[in-house]
Amino acid sequence: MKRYMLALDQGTTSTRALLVNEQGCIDAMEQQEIGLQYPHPGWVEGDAERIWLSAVEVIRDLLAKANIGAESIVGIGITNQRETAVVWDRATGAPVYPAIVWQSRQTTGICERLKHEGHERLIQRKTGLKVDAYFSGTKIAWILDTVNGARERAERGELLFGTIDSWLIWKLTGGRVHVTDVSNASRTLLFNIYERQWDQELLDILNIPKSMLPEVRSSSEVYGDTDAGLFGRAIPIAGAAGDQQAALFGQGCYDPGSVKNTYGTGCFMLMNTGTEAIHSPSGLLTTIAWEVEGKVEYALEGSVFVAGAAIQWLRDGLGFIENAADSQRLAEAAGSSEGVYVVPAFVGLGTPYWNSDVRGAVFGLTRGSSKEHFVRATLESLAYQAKDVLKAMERDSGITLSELAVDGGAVRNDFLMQFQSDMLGVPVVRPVVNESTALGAAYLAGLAVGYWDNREQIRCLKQVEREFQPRMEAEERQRLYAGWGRAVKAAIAFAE
Ligand SMILES: Nc1ncnc2c1ncn2[C@@H]1O[C@H](COP(=O)(O)OP(=O)(O)O)[C@@H](O)[C@H]1O
Ligand SMILES: O=P(O)(O)OC[C@H](O)CO
Repeated sequence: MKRYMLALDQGTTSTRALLVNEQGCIDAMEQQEIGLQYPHPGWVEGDAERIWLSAVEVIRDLLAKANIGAESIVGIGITNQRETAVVWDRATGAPVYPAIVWQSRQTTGICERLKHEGHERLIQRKTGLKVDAYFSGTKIAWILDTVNGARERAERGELLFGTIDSWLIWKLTGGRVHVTDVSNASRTLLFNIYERQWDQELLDILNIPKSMLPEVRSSSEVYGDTDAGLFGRAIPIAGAAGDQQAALFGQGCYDPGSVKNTYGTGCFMLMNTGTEAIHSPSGLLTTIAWEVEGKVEYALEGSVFVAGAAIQWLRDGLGFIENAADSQRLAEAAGSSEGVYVVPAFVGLGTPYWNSDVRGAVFGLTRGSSKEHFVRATLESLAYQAKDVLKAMERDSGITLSELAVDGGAVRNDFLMQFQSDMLGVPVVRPVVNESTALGAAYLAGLAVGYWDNREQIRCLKQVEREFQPRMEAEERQRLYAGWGRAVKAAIAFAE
């Protein structure tokens, strides 16, 4: 009987289950799209129950598709959209409010208060994060403040909080196990990344009862078994990590200085900094990469809130393309963006600007500007945002990038990858298996159950599909990038 690791990848726009074999190849995959709600400008919410049901359904569908039973699964590795906050009733399992998605801005007011009260430096020093609505802490506080009776129920120990990993593990184990891993905990604004524990001072500042929080565990260990009724037989849940950290692991970025960039809903560039947590003066985040075999390793991260989401907007909001893949054809047909810049700051800007107030903007339109120019400029904005992040990363780490490992849904776009290489002036390396996030989750869980022996063995599994070499003249690169700089500056000025 062939035996697999199962990766469960719960992303912002979809839930996927994948069968990963010993060679690090994906033998089968099932996916379900997840809808989001935008109840007010800048707010982004999801249905936590729907997320849970999608997870069960994709696993069941995957087993059926591969015509195997749960006994063929050695273990499950979970990876997830990070920061998204779910608060639920410990007794009934019912969420008290929709999942507040990482992109959502409804807690900007709480963040302003924290800054006004002078907590910014303390929070940054302990958590490595910025005071921004992006992270879970203010989302939990907002739910407790907003939902009728929630604070009293939380104080009585009746409510639990979890990021999506924690929510899914709790549901998969039939409510028996309430845990999260260090990489997810490090995105909450409540976790001291140096002492590796929930921080009482931060909990007091945000007025969040500690009893709501999950136990923090390593990224690679058996947390518990799935409820036997779910898949016909109990399966060990053997690893968990936030999706960006999992992608770093899946790309084999184990050496300090190695970098990957994931182009999904947002765009997240992480550099492994080994056992050293590097503080960033340039607006990067210091975060926990993972804890494996008793060792915690750190990463520097640049977070871009809107990347592939801008392509979805071209499709669903503007109707300029029928599907995401179309964007490549239109961008190539345009030949150049002809001076058009799209700044997709729909929910503010993350690294390195950290500005919640700025909103999307378009510059440089002429009577001759067409849909093709618009689409091309939107794709180019992903590459410009990645360059903003990389510049900050090179400054803070003192390391000059020699190549960029990429993954995520939007890297299928050859135009984008070529433009990215042109903009950075380094090769962009696309792996054969683009699902680095899922691979990372499978590898973390697989190490815990002995499916793989060590990281060296895993690193050897990676294969390159294509390298994009820079072709653009330096002068042209500088001219285009300078235009982007002016566009962002003007968008920020408009919001002031
Ligand atoms: N060919 C393409 N060109 C540009 N963007 C694409 C392409 N294919 C997918 N995308 C974008 O990639 C995103 C999906 O990537 P994925 O890694 O699945 O995201 P997530 O994990 O955030 O849900 C979507 O936002 C979609 O618009
Ligand atoms: O859903 P993704 O892949 O865009 O990832 C979301 C991030 O984890 C948010 O921090």
